Amino acid sequence: MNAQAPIKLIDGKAAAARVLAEVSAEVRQMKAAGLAPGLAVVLVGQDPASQVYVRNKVLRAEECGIRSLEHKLPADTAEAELLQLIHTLNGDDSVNGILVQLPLPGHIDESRVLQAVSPLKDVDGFHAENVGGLSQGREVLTPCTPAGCLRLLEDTCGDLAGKHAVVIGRSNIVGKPMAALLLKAHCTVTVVHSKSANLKDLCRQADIVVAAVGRPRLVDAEWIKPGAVVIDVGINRIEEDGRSKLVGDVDFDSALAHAAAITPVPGGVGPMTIAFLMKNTLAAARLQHPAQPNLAKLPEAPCRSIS
Ligand SMILES: Nc1nc2c(c(=O)[nH]1)N[C@@H](CN(C=O)c1ccc(C(=O)N[C@@H](CCC(=O)O)C(=O)O)cc1)CN2
Repeated sequence: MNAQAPIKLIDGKAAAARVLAEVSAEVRQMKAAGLAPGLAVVLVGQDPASQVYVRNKVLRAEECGIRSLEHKLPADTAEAELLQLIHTLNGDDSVNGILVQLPLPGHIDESRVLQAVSPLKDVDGFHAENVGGLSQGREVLTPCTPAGCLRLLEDTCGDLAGKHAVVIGRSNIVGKPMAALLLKAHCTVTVVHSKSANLKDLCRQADIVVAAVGRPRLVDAEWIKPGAVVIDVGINRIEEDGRSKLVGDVDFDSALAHAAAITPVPGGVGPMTIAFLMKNTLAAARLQHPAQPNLAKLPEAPCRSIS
């Protein structure tokens, strides 16, 4: 990418459709080899956004031919009851992937719940075994949003080696695994966050900016080096001009002035999160059947190792 190239909108919906087509083809091969992959989705409570995400996950799974089992629990579910459900799903051979939708109600210890999911069925890549594995270079299940962002970057830029990537945000779901994946792709990686000094100046040095901080329109043209590629992970609902709208962490209209390519919100990273959940479900099924020769011949899982 250079500063003279026309601005390119990174179409996350189209990219996700391509990933889902890959998944559908792999599911057909898997079924022919005797394995019908299954995904269990657990939702506790009635958070409206979570209900939409869970519904979309189940729909996408069905479209790809993955069996989905939805477990909807009331908001006052005791932690012990949720842990018992996860224990049951861990032991159910027809379930290859387990996803617990976040956030959980406040009375439940999120970390304890995520640790209860078998690392081999952890399609979110949130278990400490997988988190540690990602930073150590072992083949592990990788969080869906960063995996989706990496695919968008590779599709847009090709080889990422040597590029300076700035990740804004240090969450366990996006910022930290994103940094690990960009290191694996041989980028120079800087992670900045709310306590960083000179946030804007650091960001202005980046060839690649990944914004995942949860602050509506924080990043504008002044933060972006001309020719940089911008990935906006933020999904913030705001009231503006008397109506509710979704905006990212990047001020899209302003950043367009400098960016070579940029993801919109909605329609950028979000659809890739769900597409990579489907990829991870197949990767988990393969991990659980290492001795199945027909499955071993299938295309590579999206597990990534770091060197
Ligand atoms: N267990 C998990 N919980 C949560 C995750 C996760 O990866 N695993 N990530 C987010 C929510 N999320 C998936 O669960 C998610 C967020 C947004 C989208 C999406 O497609 N967004 C659309 C806009 C949707 C809208 O209109 O509200 C877009 O950006 O185009 C998909 C998945 C937190 N919890």
